[in-house]
Amino acid sequence: MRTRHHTQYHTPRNLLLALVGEAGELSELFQWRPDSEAGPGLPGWSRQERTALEEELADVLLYLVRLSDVCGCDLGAAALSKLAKNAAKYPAERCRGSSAKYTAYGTEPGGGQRPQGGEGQGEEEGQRQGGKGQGQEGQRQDGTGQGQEGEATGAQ
Ligand SMILES: Nc1ccn([C@H]2C[C@H](O)[C@@H](COP(=O)(O)OP(=O)(O)OP(=O)(O)O)O2)c(=O)n1
Repeated sequence: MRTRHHTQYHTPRNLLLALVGEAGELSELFQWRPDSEAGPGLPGWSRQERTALEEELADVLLYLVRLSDVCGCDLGAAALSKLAKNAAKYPAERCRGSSAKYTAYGTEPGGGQRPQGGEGQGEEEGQRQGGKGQGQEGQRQDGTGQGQEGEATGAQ
């Protein structure tokens, strides 16, 4: 990288855009495929397609690591910290088998200040958020704030 004098272009913004671009290239490998080829193990993918996948995954990883580096983040520490947070937000005994957002369990950071609601209300929320469309929307909305918090932690 240094020998290619590429570091001069490696600003946080450029690296973020490069990362998103490579994530797009990764997505293209899955785009329009039938469901039968989109499951674990990637049934039906050729050797050549698997190699292309590995290359795109590597590109995403390399830009992510580089972005983290130029931002002064300790990505390894941030990932470990996030794993610990995830474990607290998603206690296995409560969320096993469910894809509901953590807000459905009242385990959000800060001691669960958000009211869980009365009997049945929490369940209703969990069902809504665990549902396909609404659950994804919930993840986008809540994930934004949470992601920022995670990054701030990682940068310490
Ligand atoms: N200024 C640059 C240019 C490239 N790379 C590295 C990081 C990626 O791993 C890879 C990306 O190279 P390309 O932009 O050529 O993208 P692809 O490898 O995906 O090629 P293509 O877009 O033809 O599929 O090279 C880099 O660190 N800094």
